[in-house]
Amino acid sequence: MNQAASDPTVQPVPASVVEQVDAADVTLSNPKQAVISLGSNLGNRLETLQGAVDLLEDTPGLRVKAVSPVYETEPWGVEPGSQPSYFNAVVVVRTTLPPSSLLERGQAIEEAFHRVREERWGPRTIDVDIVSYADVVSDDPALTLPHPRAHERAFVLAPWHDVQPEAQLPGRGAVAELLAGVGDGTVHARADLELRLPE
Ligand SMILES: Nc1ncnc2c1ncn2[C@@H]1O[C@H](COP(=O)(O)OP(=O)(O)OP(=O)(O)O)[C@@H](O)[C@H]1O
Ligand SMILES: Nc1nc2c(c(=O)[nH]1)N=C(CO)CN2
Repeated sequence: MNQAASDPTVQPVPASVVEQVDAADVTLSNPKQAVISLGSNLGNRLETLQGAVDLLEDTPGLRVKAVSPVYETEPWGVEPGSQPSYFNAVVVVRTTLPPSSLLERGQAIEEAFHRVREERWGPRTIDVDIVSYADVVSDDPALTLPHPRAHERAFVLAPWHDVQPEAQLPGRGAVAELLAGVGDGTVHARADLELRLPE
């Protein structure tokens, strides 16, 4: 029975609040897939990437489902030879965190590795980018989804393709086709190195 109808002192819950609570319930009970790109070109690059994978797995409401091979990649977006090469990898997770909380967690992980922001695309101990979050498309500058440059980055597409050959980048198309478009000449798999999927 409708309580408000029987008890005039109980105010009805506004529809907008009901909508918000319902949306939160759906998020909590319905984990979403997110794809995260990790990159490092300063310090012990492999150890840092592994540390980031471990911190992701330690995140409440997040499970790491797949960790890609490690790629050594030419720095993208800067003068050739001006920076050390990167190690890159992609991690596929399932999470009940909303996109904004996932971004915050990524930024906290960057801070844990003392990432310093100096110049655009400058060298860094660790970069944690949200490549995609379910099929969400958003042009919010604080969190653009999918990542606005993912479709043109072999260092994202190649490792992602390894773990999910059928993957689609929302609004951009098949990862396999995007990778074929950009080519894989600037990235090479380091078969001698491996990131562990946390136990
Ligand atoms: N999908 C996304 N993933 C991570 N950060 C994002 C995303 N979309 C927007 N941002 C915003 O971009 C800002 C700058 O991020 P960051 O310093 O990591 O850029 P960058 O790694 O140097 O360059 P790029 O964005 O080209 O990878 C962040 O503070 C964040 O708010
Ligand atoms: N190879 C490579 N190049 C980059 C990378 C990266 O992770 N790998 N990250 C950047 C800023 O996100 C800029 N350039």
